[in-house]
Amino acid sequence: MKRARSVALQGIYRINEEEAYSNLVVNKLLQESNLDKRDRSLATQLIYGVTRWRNSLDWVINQFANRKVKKMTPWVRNALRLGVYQINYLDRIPNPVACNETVEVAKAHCNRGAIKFINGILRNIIRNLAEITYPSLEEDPVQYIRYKYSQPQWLVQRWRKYFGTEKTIKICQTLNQIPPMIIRTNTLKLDSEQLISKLEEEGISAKEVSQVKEAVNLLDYPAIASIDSFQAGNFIVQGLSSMLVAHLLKPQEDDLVVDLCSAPGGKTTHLAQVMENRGQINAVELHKAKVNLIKENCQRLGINNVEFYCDDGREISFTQQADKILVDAPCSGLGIMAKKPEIRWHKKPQDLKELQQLQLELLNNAASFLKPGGELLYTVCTFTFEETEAVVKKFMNDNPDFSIVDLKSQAVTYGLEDYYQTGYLKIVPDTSSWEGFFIAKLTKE
Ligand SMILES: C[S@@+](CC[C@H](N)C(=O)[O-])C[C@H]1O[C@@H](n2cnc3c(N)ncnc32)[C@H](O)[C@@H]1O
Repeated sequence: MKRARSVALQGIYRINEEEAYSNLVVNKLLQESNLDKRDRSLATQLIYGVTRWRNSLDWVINQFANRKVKKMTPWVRNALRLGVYQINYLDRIPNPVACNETVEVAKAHCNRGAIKFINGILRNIIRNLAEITYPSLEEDPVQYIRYKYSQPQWLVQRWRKYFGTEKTIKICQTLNQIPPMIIRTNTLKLDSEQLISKLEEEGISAKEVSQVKEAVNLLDYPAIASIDSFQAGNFIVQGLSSMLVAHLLKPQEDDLVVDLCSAPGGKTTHLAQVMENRGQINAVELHKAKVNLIKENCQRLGINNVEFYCDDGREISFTQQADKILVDAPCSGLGIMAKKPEIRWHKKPQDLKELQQLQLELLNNAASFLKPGGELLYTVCTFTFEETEAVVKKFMNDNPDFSIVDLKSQAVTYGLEDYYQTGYLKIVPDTSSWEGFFIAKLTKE
């Protein structure tokens, strides 16, 4: 178990101090560390848990330390976060064990004085657990939500402005839940029922998801890449909201489709499934290494109607006009914070304007090679006004030959009526099954 905490401390340090991505850090550290199943699971839980609850942990530490978390050296503050997370959130770990083991792994990174400091604060917190208080909801709702639900102040302020206090708390609660592991069946090979049987034969329990027919929920599973069915191309990991995209764009079997922001290919491969591996998809991606991820996914899933383009979606042009275009643009990603908890700490309010500019440039370029009568789907896995409605409004102003295709009936089909807004779908993550997402469908007259 000591090695699990040592791996976790390194992961937490990289995410908090070097702005690394949680999923990449976890994958890399687990690959390098050779931990057994129990330790892998503990290290993963510690890394995601500390990342998710960072503000709440810092709030507690600040009540007991004579120096603010911000002023501590990076290894000290992250070791303290690791210790307090186990004490406050993991009932199965006895508090003295949480303290001793954290101090032990911190020794690799901290001097004797710092170790004494960490040990003293953790013991003090354990002795005074009942004394921990949070700001008052009535007197200062922003600070209460910020520290109780571990979100940055700017997000709490903006969510309260748009949604009010009650809904903001619901959003925070949803985004702090551990998300279910949802996979998409490769319907070119089998259906969900057959996939579930195959997984059961491999000792993995899984169940159907009522909202989307190809979605399956893995209940108890090892590392995804080690599952035989994964290697055989029977499924790909994909969230439920992302699965709406191919169904809403609905390409025909002989269509020419352009996916302008394709990597790692989750939606490209779904479009290929809907097209029965026929027609043609031009998959565009800016980064070369990421183009390889799309290729690997297509190969594994047995998809061969995709042409790959390593290019800038703001500039690329095609001689043949497309029937359908998907612009699944880079975005703030706030809707998928449950899966990637570090997003809340890494994204800043000033990023939104820049992202909006990029999203508009991608859409404007897409407009130039869409057939008259063709359809363009704009999607982002976030729910900020700047990246959703504002982008569509600005785009429509600049492109008067485009109109919105109403998604009301699709909203009803998927039980998403509450998230239907004047033509498009804006899924605010206030329930656990759908990630936060925005989808608008536009057509060229
Ligand atoms: C939201 S992700 C796409 C996810 C993908 N559609 C899927 O379902 O797997 C956005 C992608 O756009 C890429 N990207 C960023 N800027 C781009 C640009 N100017 N042109 C093309 N791709 C870009 C990013 O590298 C990233 O892979």
